[in-house]
Amino acid sequence: MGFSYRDGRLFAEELDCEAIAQEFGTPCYVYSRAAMEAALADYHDALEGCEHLVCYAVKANSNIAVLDTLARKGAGFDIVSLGELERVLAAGGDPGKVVFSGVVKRPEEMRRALDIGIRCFNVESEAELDVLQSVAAASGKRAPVSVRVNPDVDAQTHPYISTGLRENKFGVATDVAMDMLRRAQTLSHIDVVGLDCHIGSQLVDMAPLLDALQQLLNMVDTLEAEGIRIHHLDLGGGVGVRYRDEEPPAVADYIAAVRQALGDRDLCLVFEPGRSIVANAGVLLTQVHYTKDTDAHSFALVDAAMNDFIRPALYQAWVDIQTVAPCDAQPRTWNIVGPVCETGDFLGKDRELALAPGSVLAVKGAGAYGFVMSSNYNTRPRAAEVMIDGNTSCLVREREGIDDLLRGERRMPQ
Ligand SMILES: Cc1ncc(COP(=O)(O)O)c(C=O)c1O
Ligand SMILES: N[C@@H](CCCC[NH3+])C(=O)O
Repeated sequence: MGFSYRDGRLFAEELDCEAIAQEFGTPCYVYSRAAMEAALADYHDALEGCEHLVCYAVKANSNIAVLDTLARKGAGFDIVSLGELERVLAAGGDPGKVVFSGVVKRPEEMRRALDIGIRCFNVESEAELDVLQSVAAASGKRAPVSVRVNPDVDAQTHPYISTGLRENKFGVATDVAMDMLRRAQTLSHIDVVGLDCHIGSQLVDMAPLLDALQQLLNMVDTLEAEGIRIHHLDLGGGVGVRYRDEEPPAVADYIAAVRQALGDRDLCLVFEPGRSIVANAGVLLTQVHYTKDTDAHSFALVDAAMNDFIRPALYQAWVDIQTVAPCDAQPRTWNIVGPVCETGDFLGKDRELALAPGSVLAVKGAGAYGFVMSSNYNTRPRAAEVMIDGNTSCLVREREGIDDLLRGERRMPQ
């Protein structure tokens, strides 16, 4: 849903992507509103009849139009910074549906989150719990708390985005979490409400997720026996997506397995999906400016670079790249590279494509961890973002200009 080919031309919902590129310029991120709504609905549908909250992980794509789209469909939000919190509020999100993750929450971030009344702080260390208690006491508020458990399971994903192993910085070991919860129960300005874990992103195997869940359920049962009632279980991010030939579990299957494991326990289920909501609801459009043949490779030199989309350079991630319209040229094998002065600046290697200077390419699966990870490296302006709804397009973030690039800098006075 969202992006489809008609007679060899790529459409974003009802609009032709080549025309979108002409209107808004390249590089340009294009999002399908219907595709992200449908992906969120997969979670809501699978959770029907069970108390739940789907907190979209803002870090995956934090454009206000994206947050607004999801908030209107009942999403809550998983945030990791004050900036993300302010984005949620600017987008009209409900603070009562916000969970706050992250290993370094600063006191001022806690204070603001307490003031507006977020749903829960996912506390990741004993030291953080103590700071939260004192910030809450000073504000005359009680902080709702969940402890993030590090279950030491191998999520079988890229090591940079695996978060539930003992050696990772995230959460606390199960025994530490138990002690923290017992202590939290005695603190004057803390309310224990949940347990959470997030073992990593782009998960294509359900087994580690269910392994972690079982550990959480064992903890819930032990705590219950001690008179400490856990109200919600937050299982962190969502399932992985298909970029090439991966076979991630369907959302419905994953949630059915979770519900089965839950049995008749009276727990609210919270999920924090990011990638599976927005990855395939977005593409990055880029234009070929030049082609160049060397002894080793044929290069298609495009106007998007690692500063616009860093996943290939950072994780050696493979993403599909296609032309948005037929081209008369003979298909050849191309390395698709950008203008940044690094050999690591590539979007894709060894791609069989019929293209020529002027061709517009679509980098697929770019809706998640795309624009949000972009930078101004090489003093390049960040790309425009466009949201499509049926046959309507809306520029939801302007392309940066030279003023944006120089903002806040100054020369020393002598
Ligand atoms: C705490 C937390 N929750 C949720 C997510 C979203 O994960 P995903 O995009 O894989 O659904 C992340 C990112 O991995 C995360 O760090
Ligand atoms: N940025 C990563 C995902 C990070 C998940 C954050 N916990 C990616 O593009 O795959």
